[in-house]
Amino acid sequence: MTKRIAITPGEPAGIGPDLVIAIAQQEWPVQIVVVASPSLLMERAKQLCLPLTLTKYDPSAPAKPQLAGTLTILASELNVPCIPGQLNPENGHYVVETLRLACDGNISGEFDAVVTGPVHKGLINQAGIAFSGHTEYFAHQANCSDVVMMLATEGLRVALVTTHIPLAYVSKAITRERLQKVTRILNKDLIEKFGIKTPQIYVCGINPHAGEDGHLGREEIEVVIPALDELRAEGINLIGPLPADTIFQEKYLSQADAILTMFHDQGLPVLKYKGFGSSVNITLGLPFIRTSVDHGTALELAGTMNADPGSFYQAINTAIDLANNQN
Ligand SMILES: NC(=O)C1=CN([C@@H]2O[C@H](COP(=O)(O)OP(=O)(O)OC[C@H]3O[C@@H](n4cnc5c(N)ncnc54)[C@H](O)[C@@H]3O)[C@@H](O)[C@H]2O)C=CC1
Ligand SMILES: NCC(=O)COP(=O)(O)O
Repeated sequence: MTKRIAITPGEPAGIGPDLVIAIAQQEWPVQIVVVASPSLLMERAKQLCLPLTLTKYDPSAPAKPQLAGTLTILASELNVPCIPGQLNPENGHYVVETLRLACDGNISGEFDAVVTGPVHKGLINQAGIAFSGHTEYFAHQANCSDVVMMLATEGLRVALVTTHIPLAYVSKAITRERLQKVTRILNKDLIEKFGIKTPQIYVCGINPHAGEDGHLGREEIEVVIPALDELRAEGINLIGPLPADTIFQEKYLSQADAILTMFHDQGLPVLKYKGFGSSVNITLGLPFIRTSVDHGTALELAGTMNADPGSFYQAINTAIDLANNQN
């Protein structure tokens, strides 16, 4: 049966709409349902001089592969007209509404996955909606207390114990319970979603030199090592904690199915240095498939034809693979 993938372009003033129009120039083996403002997409396509035909989404019609130059549209209207590159907090509610529609359709089983374009987290907060990221938003909507952010590029998967929180809160947020929940979700999804029989997970320390035996921080001794030992007793294959500054070398990477990092800017700069533009962000532990781009809104590139759609292709292709693997 043909799969149906929901796509949210994200911030209307950013490059999300451009990326959606770029990927619509080819045919797809799945139905692509874009949750967005039709006028936004048509205006941006005109600006980019790219052909685009929108067909209204009909949930009762069987899903059909998407033809080149077309998109299926689940309409959600902007609050105010959008000027590429210019943020307008009045459209914050529009952005979150597109996420809600896509999320609901995934929870109900109407869609087989959701692929998200970049949102501007600050703008959504300016609009009066507390929002730290799609990962946390979808977890909340799906009633999931624990999900895991993992980014992947050729030869490297990086998962995070904590996501969008200030650095000052990181140490307290890494409890034995959180670390164990994240590791179990990562291990389970590497097996079930990625077909790795016995995943080998390499784990970073929190402190420089993984704490240097307690001389540079005690979190490894008090939290990380006991948590990992208990997980090993459950049969999870873990190496570490290793110092984060030396873990990303071929000797370890060639053996690792994923590197578990403790906070956002411990793991993601390395991942993006290796594969910015061709990486995918995957939320593990949700009751549905969600993938995303590895970059942000790049406001200055909106409407210019200079946005690289590489990561967006990667996100859609990964979502299709994961949806097909579910059968
Ligand atoms: N998945 C999401 O929703 C994400 C959203 N963001 C949001 O994006 C906003 C801007 O964040 P920044 O840190 O400036 O990151 P950014 O990724 O938007 O831009 C960083 C640099 O990379 C370039 N760039 C980004 N994507 C590109 C593409 N596809 N093709 C060519 N060049 C590209 C930009 O022009 C800029 O020079 C923030 O509000 C942040 O919250 C950031 C990361 C992920
Ligand atoms: N740096 C990754 C990022 O910010 C993406 O977060 P999310 O919006 O996918 O939760």
